Amino acid sequence: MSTNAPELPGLRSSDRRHVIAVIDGPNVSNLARRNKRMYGPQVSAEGLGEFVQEWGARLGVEVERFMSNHEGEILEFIHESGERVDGYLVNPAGLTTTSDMVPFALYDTGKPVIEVHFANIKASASTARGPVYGPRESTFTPYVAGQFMGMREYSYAGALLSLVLALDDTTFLGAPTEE
Ligand SMILES: O=C1C[C@@](O)(C(=O)O)C[C@@H](O)[C@@H]1O
Repeated sequence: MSTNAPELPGLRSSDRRHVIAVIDGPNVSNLARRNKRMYGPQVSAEGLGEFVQEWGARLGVEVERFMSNHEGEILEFIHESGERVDGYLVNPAGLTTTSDMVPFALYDTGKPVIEVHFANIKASASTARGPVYGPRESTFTPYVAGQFMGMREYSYAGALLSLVLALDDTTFLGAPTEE
């Protein structure tokens, strides 16, 4: 997958190579050992990284994946990437209900952010796609452009596709920024 050409011809309205950062928070590094119903039987942190890179290549965009178990490192990545990145996907994972700093840092970049979860974090533990520990209230949701959840790793694919199409759209997220 070394070509710059989108592998899904006809899908996009632009050939701009947007730079999309994909941030995975605490515990995603341990994905292979987490609950199989929530995360899927074969998923791993490395496999997830390859999956998002492949989708980036198919769509003709750059995917920069950043994974950390440390909130401060995630903050520093956001601070240093804000100017070169066109948009973010974030799975806050272990920071979903506790972080103020990370959603604020993402907000401060002024770039569109899509929140992503494997599980449907609003569903009860007894439902198929709900978190095993019950519904969660995300501190990220009020600050993001959109959210994809409940579709395991396909939440990332849906979020990436939708962000790229929206950035291509000059009447929407791709509108020229005012000086
Ligand atoms: O670590 C995670 C993973 C998660 O963000 C998900 O991807 O479904 C859901 C969170 O509630 C949880 O703490």
